[in-house]
Amino acid sequence: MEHLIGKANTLMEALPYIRRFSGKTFVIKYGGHAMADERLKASFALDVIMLKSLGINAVIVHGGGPQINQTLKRYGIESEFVRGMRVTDAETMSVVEMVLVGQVNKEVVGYLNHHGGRAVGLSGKDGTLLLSKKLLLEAKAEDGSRELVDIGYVGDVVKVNTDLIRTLESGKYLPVIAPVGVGPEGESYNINADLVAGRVAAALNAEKLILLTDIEGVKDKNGTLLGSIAVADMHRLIEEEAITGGMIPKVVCCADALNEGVKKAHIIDGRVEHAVLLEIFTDGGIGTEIVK
Ligand SMILES: Nc1ncnc2c1ncn2[C@@H]1O[C@H](COP(=O)(O)OP(=O)(O)O)[C@@H](O)[C@H]1O
Ligand SMILES: CC(=O)N[C@@H](CCC(=O)OP(=O)(O)O)C(=O)O
Repeated sequence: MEHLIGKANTLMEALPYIRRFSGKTFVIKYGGHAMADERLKASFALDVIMLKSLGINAVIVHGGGPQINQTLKRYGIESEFVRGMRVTDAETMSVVEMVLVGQVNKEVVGYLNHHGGRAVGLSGKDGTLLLSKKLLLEAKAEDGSRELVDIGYVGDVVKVNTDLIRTLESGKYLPVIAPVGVGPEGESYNINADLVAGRVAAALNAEKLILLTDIEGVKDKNGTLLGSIAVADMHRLIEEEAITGGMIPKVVCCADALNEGVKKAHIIDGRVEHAVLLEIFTDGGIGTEIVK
């Protein structure tokens, strides 16, 4: 914690934030890269438990892209991405569900509880938490026109069962959500975890959406970190291909969440110890804020 104490406000200075945020909901997307080592896992767990103890309703949505890659590789299954989304056939879908729900979700719940939390792991199928539908991805065709691309069992969230989340919260439990959705026929969908976090934040009318990733924040073409980006500039940065790959769903879901009433959206570096507390309890925060 020395690292944090050096940079953060004293407890007295943090009091206004604590008063402002107590009782509010923060949705935190915990990316697969931010789970890189034991030190980071412990620091994340302590941050989240601290938020809960201050009366903040933290809801965790985790990723697990690198963990899925590892398992697919072991099985000799190739995988490709379009605009940051994994093309998911039936075989890939079963590996995705096994890794996200069976492995990563239980691991995250395990270390949150080991550090004193009351985490409960859920996939989008539990209590139909994430009712979903197939996502058709808008992408640029070779001739420059826009086309809708079918990338298999990749979904978008249609409805979030907020009652289930509120019920857990009222019992002081901490929901930890794996980004696997369920369709009307009971079929599974692989959903980008940033997208799930944005939809969950909007459904809960959250105060903050925080995406933890593996880079300092959003950068421009020269590699300069942008402290904030307006939604209009974000579209330009995507057009100019300054924002590419996995950063596209992040910025887009932040913008969508803001449009749907979430108060603030941040993309921060999950490789930094206590990144969550640094964002919330320091005046300037860290990383990139997406603003309307
Ligand atoms: N403009 C940009 N600023 C920062 N990172 C970017 C940008 N455009 C693309 N990226 C890439 O997006 C990556 C983060 O997306 P991704 O790997 O999907 O993260 P996560 O696993 O945390 O969801 C960064 O590591 C970086 O390589
Ligand atoms: C459709 C899609 O791309 N789903 C993601 C789900 C996991 C995820 O989003 O994990 P990170 O946040 O760690 O990248 C995937 O298959 O990798």
